Amino acid sequence: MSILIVYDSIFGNTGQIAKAMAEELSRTHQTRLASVQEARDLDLSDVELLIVGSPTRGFRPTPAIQEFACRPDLSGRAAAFDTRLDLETIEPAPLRWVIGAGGYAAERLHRELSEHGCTMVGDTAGFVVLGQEGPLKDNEIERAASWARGLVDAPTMEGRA
Ligand SMILES: Cc1cc2nc3c(=O)[nH]c(=O)nc-3n(C[C@H](O)[C@H](O)[C@H](O)COP(=O)(O)O)c2cc1C
Repeated sequence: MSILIVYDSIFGNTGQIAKAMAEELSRTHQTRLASVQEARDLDLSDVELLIVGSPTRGFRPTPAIQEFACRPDLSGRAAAFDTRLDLETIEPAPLRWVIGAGGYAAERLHRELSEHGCTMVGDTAGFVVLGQEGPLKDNEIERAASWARGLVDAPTMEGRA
């Protein structure tokens, strides 16, 4: 299977997650990793599984990733992930409610990719950072590798009961 992982990252955490996924998947599949800037010029026609990730900023993906998710040449299987703050640690509590209720980048990305020609596989994933600039919470790298591995054989969302 030909896999492409495209990510944006301001402070490097989403990049670390994307790299961990690429390392895991490249053991068994032809896998490319590209920043959203690098992905602009890539031909996507041979991509069989597209994984797209963004930091959550203001409840949504970065503008560059949102632009990528609207490319007219998207098709095939795809999945979305994000990085986000640890809800449990946000103070005061009303702010925690606002951030939780506002939603996350992966959900929006999932919708955009689906509306622009992709067949979505698996569930979205959110990986937690301990502060705005990171670091990643313990075990998020391992969880990312495991989530990515699960996408390879995951049913499409349409095929689920
Ligand atoms: C301007 C700004 C807005 C943010 N908005 C949210 C948000 O709405 N929800 C959330 O969970 N985290 C939010 N965060 C935290 C980011 O998700 C965090 O900085 C990001 O996951 C780090 O990823 P990166 O290192 O790849 O840039 C925000 C951070 C910044 C700087």
